[in-house]
Amino acid sequence: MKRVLDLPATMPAPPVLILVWLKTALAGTPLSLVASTTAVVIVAYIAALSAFRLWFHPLTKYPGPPLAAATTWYRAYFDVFLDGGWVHHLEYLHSTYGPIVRVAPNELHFGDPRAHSEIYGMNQRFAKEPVLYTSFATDESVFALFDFHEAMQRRNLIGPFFSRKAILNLENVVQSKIDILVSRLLDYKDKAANLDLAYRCTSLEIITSYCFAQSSNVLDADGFHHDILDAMDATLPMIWVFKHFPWIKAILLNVPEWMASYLKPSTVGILEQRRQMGAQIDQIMKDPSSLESIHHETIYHYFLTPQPGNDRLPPVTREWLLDEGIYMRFAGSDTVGNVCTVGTYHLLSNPKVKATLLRELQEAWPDKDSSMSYEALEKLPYLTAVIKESLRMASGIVTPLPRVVGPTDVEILGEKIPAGTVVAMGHTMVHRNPEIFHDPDQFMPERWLQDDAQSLDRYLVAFSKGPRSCLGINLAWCELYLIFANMFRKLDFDPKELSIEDVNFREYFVPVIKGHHLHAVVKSTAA
Ligand code: HEM
Repeated sequence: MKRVLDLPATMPAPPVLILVWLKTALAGTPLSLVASTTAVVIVAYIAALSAFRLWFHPLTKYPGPPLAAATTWYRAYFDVFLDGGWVHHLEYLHSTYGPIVRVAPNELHFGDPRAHSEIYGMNQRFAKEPVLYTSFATDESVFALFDFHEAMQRRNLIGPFFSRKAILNLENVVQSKIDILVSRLLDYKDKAANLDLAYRCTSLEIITSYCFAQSSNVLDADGFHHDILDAMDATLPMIWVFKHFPWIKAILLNVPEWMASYLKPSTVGILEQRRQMGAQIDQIMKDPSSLESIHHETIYHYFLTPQPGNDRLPPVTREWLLDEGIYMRFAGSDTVGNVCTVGTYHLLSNPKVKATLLRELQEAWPDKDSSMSYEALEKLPYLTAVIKESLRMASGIVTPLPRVVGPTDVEILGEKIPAGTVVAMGHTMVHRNPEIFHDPDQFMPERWLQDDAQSLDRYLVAFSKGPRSCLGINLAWCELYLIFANMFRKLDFDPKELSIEDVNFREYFVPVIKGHHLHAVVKSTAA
């Protein structure tokens, strides 16, 4: 993996300088002199590095805040200290500095939607940027593999498990969890249900069942408050801590579990998830024939069954399966849950849109007690438009996905970008661009039904694009169709009060809605 271009080869890192200094100075020199001289060396090093980054770095010609060009602490301030505030700041940066902004010493962020396909398109083979992708503590998962070719091998291995054919085979798994959601929500006739948590519980339960043929029992939790969701909420902000302070990650992941839970109590839930998943993996690795007794296929069937063309893959390890499992749970739960919350909020805020959706559903599905297949729902144009508009407003993953340009220089927006540069473009910059999506703040499914609507599809980037785009996209679409259709065909919602706060998010790779959640009193639809 080519290292990110940053330090000039002639500039050794500060620990090396300090060691050299100590070696020569320690012999008989007073400690105070060693300390003060060391401090001077460090300050001089930082000053020299900043000067290099500001005036001599290959990205010097690109505009941006000088502090961002000098140090990654600029970004850290928004990630860690403003608690997931980077994406909100990007809009300001692009309005101030234009379509290409230098957002870190070695990173450019793009604000013009045309750049998206140039960075993430089918023909690009850029590696994922290691600093971010090692911050999830799932280093062995397909998601965290930086190397393009290694990731492609892994995707080939589990791709068939998420193919459209496989999803259609297991559609009943998805539907059965949505049936539970609908019946649980009908308990909320007199009090308001937390729909944000309800959706997250549903998508978590679906992914747990689909991938591992197990239940997380989250849909049974009182008020949809479950320890696993609390653990996920507590873990997500750690991405930024791990990214900017990797030594904290090294400590927490390498000390015994009891100490990690003492140092950071919020890790308890995640450690518990790893334990549960580990027990299933141990059982399967000890006795692979136990897979035969599982009532439907799981990811383990695909990992443990040799596939043609994948004989060069390293042997399957416990750590690999564990990282993959933990990541799948994150990837498959909050992403879908959040799109459902955002879509529901906007439907409830726009009675005309909701009425149009209900009319279409009633016509296509006159007897709501009968079953309705995913394939039939896909043919409904207004429902499809509602889902696309929900994906646009929610944006899927909101943190810009960083890639390392290489192996040669490339052109993006007509500019020659040197190999080794980190480049990214956040989905919100595409989805909120007024030249593509007029009145971007308005929830308008109709925009997806106009004559030129097909040209909009390429700007719907919630699942990203190209070879490293979402591996679970078929499952996600299936869930979204079944959830929106069942919820709005079978249930009526009285939200009492709606506030934009219900969908305001902080950004921890995925959007997380903090504070007040979307609530509604729920009853059955009349017919
Ligand atoms: C609305 C729902 C979803 C959205 C918006 C979404 C979005 C995305 C995006 C934008 C990426 C690219 C991440 C990156 O480049 O770092 C991604 C990757 C991925 N997603 Fe999803 N996702 C969704 C649901 C799911 C589901 C249900 C699964 C099933 C397990 C899943 C599994 C994955 C995996 C394994 C990757 C990594 C692919 C790779 O790195 O090559 N996603 N997703």
